[in-house]
Amino acid sequence: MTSPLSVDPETNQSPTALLGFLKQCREAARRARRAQLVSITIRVPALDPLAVLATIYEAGERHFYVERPSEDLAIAGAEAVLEFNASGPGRFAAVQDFVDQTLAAAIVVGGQGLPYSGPHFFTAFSFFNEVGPDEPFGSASVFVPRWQVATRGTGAARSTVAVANLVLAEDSDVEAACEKVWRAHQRFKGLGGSIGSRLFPEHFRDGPPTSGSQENGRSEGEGALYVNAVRSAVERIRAGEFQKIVLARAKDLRAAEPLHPMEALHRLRQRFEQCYAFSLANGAGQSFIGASPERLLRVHGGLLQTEALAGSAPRGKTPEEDFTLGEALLGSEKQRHEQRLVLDAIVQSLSPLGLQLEFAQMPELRRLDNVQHLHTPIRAALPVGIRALDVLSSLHPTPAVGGVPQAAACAGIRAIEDFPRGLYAGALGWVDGRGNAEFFVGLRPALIDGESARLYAGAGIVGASVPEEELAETELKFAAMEHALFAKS
Ligand SMILES: C=C(O[C@H]1C=CC=C(C(=O)O)[C@@H]1O)C(=O)O
Repeated sequence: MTSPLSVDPETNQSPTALLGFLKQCREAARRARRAQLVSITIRVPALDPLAVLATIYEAGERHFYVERPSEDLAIAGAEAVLEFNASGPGRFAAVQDFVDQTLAAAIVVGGQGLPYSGPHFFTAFSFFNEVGPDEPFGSASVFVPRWQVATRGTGAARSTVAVANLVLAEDSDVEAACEKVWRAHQRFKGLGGSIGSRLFPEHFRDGPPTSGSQENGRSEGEGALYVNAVRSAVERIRAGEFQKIVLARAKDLRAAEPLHPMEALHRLRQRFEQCYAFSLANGAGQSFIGASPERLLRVHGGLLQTEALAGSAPRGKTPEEDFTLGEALLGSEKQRHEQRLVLDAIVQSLSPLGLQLEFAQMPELRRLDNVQHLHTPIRAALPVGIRALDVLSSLHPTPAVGGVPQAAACAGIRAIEDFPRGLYAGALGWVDGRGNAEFFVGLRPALIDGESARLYAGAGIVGASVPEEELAETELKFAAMEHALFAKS
């Protein structure tokens, strides 16, 4: 899919060169008798992708953003030039087909060897294979953005790339397309000295109150209902219906004025450096944002990384208390069982793909600002012919968000939870044109719609679970997003 054309946007930066290149692309579309995705990457001065997104943010515009500060990576893109939706059990394969077909008719230039160059397919899979007709996000959606900006690394090793994508058909007006792309690239290059490169103003750091929050009706007595649900799940586990089930809660909040997801994301990325701060906007006014601790998979250069993350404890207020809580988590039979079920299920689901998984027998602690988890990193070389979406399709949903056995637990979730999960505990991320991919689990999120926010939090339930402790765990998880949205101390 790399361009056979000679234009290098790094060295050939003039409107005339660009126009000549786009004319060649249109010729290619005529020869192939099908539209071509044209993707042009250039290196630009340092930018902050979230600041770029915030600069141009409009609630009704489609976008995707993900950032993991501890790994110095961030990517954002907006407006769809191509999109595709699928549903049902074949949704992963259908998305892969869409990616393959798009890349078979793609002309990709610039940014050779740079991280995040070329088109990225921003993708989201809901928790269940199907979603209801009125839900804001489908069960599988993928889009190629009109523009994309990404950074990797820090200091002198930091690189920022901007990508412009467009679709050229046999009869496209290349002059108009050229003007648009040229303007967009000039804008990104010029953003270096202005808002796009600047970190957010300091006053967001500690967050003055933006507006009050108020719980909507459905939350009334909802905590008590959750305790009952956990109690009955424990009974069903003891009766042998399943071994583990992850039960979630939804909490509806309302602000006095429209919520600003970008500010909340800025707070989340500052507080949860090890998490994936993320936002997916559907282009119809709703966005799904959060700071997720859980990587579902990363594929880079043929190497797969995934992890088993489960079991939770609060952080201590003093070093001694924190240490004691961490040791108790590592030593707890109940928590170890909860996490081991996740590890075993990952091993079981990936073995048929021929992967030789490498992992330690003992879990580690993953310490976040508000909670700590048990965590086992897993690595494997991907066999030839196995791609990221094949792995994703085998992995999702892991028992960190579903349960064991998967089918019985998922049926239990449908029967017990009284709200649609949508993208909560789903898989969000991207694949690129070189087979690289990164997906995280849609955890600790909020669905934002104007003044309204629906927060989601869940906990893994096993036979030894104590319902009141699971309730406390979900409260702790909710509090982080509530603070990010409403800046309550
Ligand atoms: C299902 C959630 O977290 C999962 C990930 C880590 C720890 C978990 C736990 O301890 O229950 C959950 O399995 C959630 O935050 O909604």
